[in-house]
Amino acid sequence: MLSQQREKIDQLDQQIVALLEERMTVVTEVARIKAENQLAILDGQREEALLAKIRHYVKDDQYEESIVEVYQAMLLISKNYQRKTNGK
Ligand SMILES: O=C(O)C(=O)C[C@]1(C(=O)O)C=C[C@@H](O)C=C1
Repeated sequence: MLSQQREKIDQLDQQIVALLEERMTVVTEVARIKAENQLAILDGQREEALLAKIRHYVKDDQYEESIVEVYQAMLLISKNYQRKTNGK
C-alpha cells in the first residue's frame, strides 16, 4: 500500500543524509575558525539572512513554514554540535 512512497522517501533520505554530512563538514570548519579567532558560535544576523533565503527557495507555499522549522531545528543542532566540538 505505502511501499512505493516509502521507497521514494528512502531514496530521498539517502540524498538528504549525504548533503547533511557535507554541511556538517563545512560547519566543522566554521567551528574551528570561530574557535581560533574567538568568535561567537551564534550569528543571529547570518541566521536571519539564511532563513529568509530558505523561505525564498521554497516553491510551494504550503511547505514554507515546515521547511523553515526544519532549518530552525538544524541551526540549533549546528550550534550545539559546534559547542561540543569546540569543547564548550
Ligand atoms: O555561519 C556561521 O557562522 C555558522 O556558525 C553556521 C550556522 C549554520 O549552521 O548555518 C550555525 C550557527 C550560526 O548562528 C549561523 C549559521
